[in-house]
Amino acid sequence: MLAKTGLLILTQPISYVKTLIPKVIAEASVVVSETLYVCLQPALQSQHVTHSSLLQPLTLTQEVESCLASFYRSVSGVCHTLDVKVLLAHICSNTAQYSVTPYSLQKPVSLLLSDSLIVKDLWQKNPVHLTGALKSAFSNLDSNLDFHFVKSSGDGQASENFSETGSSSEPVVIYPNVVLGGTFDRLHDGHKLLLSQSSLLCGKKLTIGITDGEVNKKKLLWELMQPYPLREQQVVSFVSEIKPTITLEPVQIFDPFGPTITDPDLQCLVVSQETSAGGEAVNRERLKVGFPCLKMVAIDLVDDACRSADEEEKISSSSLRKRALGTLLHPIPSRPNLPPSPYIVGVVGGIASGKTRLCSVLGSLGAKIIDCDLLGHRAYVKGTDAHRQIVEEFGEIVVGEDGEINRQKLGPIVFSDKSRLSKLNSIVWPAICSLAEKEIKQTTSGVIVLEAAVLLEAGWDSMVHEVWTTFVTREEAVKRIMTRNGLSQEAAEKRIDSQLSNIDRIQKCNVAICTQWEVQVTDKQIKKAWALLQTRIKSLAQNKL
Ligand SMILES: CC(=O)SCCNC(=O)CCNC(=O)[C@H](O)C(C)(C)COP(=O)(O)OP(=O)(O)OC[C@H]1O[C@@H](n2cnc3c(N)ncnc32)[C@H](O)[C@@H]1OP(=O)(O)O
Repeated sequence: MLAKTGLLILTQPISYVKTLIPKVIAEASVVVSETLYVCLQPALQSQHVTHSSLLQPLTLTQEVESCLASFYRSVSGVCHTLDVKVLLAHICSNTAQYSVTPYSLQKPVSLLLSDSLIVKDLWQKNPVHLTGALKSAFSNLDSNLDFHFVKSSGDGQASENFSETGSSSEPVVIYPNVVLGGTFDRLHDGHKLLLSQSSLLCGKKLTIGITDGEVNKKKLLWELMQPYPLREQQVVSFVSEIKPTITLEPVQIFDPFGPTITDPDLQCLVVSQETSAGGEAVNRERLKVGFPCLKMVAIDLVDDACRSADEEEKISSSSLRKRALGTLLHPIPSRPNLPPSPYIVGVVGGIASGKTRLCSVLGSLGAKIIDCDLLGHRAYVKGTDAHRQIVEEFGEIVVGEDGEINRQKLGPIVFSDKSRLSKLNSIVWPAICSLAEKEIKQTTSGVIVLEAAVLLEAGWDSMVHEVWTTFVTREEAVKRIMTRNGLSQEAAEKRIDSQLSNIDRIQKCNVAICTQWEVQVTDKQIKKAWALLQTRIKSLAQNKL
């Protein structure tokens, strides 16, 4: 029994559940493959369960907060692929005022999981009746709902010593207006904990600042960051599922402060340990304009159990972006004009971004490389039509003593004037294209790599199945061009500016390889990209794409 989505109702005392979370997630991940909604219902343990009492309120205590944190901390170590969402709308400071608000679950739930013998018994006696009752509390339950009894939490016998006592059972203060901020790129368990904790503390309106623009460009591999609308949609969709009872206000922010220094009605700011200094700066700014200080709540960071030696200890979007290098960033377009074999990969990249390294490693892995730069040399040798047109357009000044086009003379002319560059392109690209097509026709199987720096600008993407790009930061490219080509900084920047920007190129490419670091790091990305490519080619052959 493997369900895509499960709803787990845990009925043991919270202090006991907390000790079992890794085991419970491990058990759930055997029967649920994608999404696991978790609903904490300790009240079901002690009282007689009827269908109308299936969603009971739970008082928000420190114990509950820490249990919530344990869920998100445990997931990455146990099963990082499982999307866990702990439901929070029934957790409140005053349970007497609670009225049932059903959860609108976005994924259809096909498996109910519980540690309760009572729920198990209700299921065995009349599953249709129980499903009907659950539907008043949770939308989107599959009509073929199945049941799994969670053994790892032991159904109460071992939990007798775990009644909620002491200071951790004190209720936690809830604030009407809570605010938090972040980049929220590739929503991970650290984000989910921050958003969940903020939602728990929020009684009415949750303001979520989501960074965009220049402030994001300071981040590692910012070019791979998800676009703002997607990041906002992921945040809103997560919070509205776990706590549908609060109003959400996502705000696009272009500095670290956002609405915290313009909205006097905010009361509580939730930060991660890393950003607590930023929280103090917020309060200094609020005092300057006469706003009351925000109560600051700092959340511990979530460790990344999947990290490699060179990655940060905490789960971070930067590590996730680094892991995205070499993987498929954008789906492969359909190319009915191309036969499935040979499979053609276009390689593009800004000047000095490491295309040559990428192609030489791909060559060593078995790809046939067609270097369009070399074809370009052949396209305008003396006697060709392109040679004649270039001389007509640019004059004898670009012709060397041997009668060939002198690239060192032609380069500075075209790279400092876009209209002249496009004139050259209009002469040379058709000639290179027909030479490339001839080379492609000579191969009938395997992988062909068409290395063409400006393939996208030339509109040659229809000639290839997918496009890969290399990239480095602008500063690194300038440094490399100055060293490699002996050009001044100004000339180097002109060459960079005559091409697409990294971000434009990455958005149009299927795979990105960053050659910023040591060669071993580049090679690792290329080998990963090659292995994933083989899988895609296999699926294409089996008509699965
Ligand atoms: C569609 C394609 O990608 S075909 C392959 C690219 N070739 C062309 O577009 C043909 C036109 N270009 C040329 O003839 C030559 O590049 C010249 C004459 C302009 C300059 O020659 P050179 O001084 O020898 O420089 P070189 O050819 O090494 O190019 C330097 C950089 O300019 C870039 N470049 C080349 N052609 C172009 C172009 N048409 N537009 C913008 N940038 C270009 C490349 O990124 C290259 O970087 P790289 O060496 O890291 O790959």
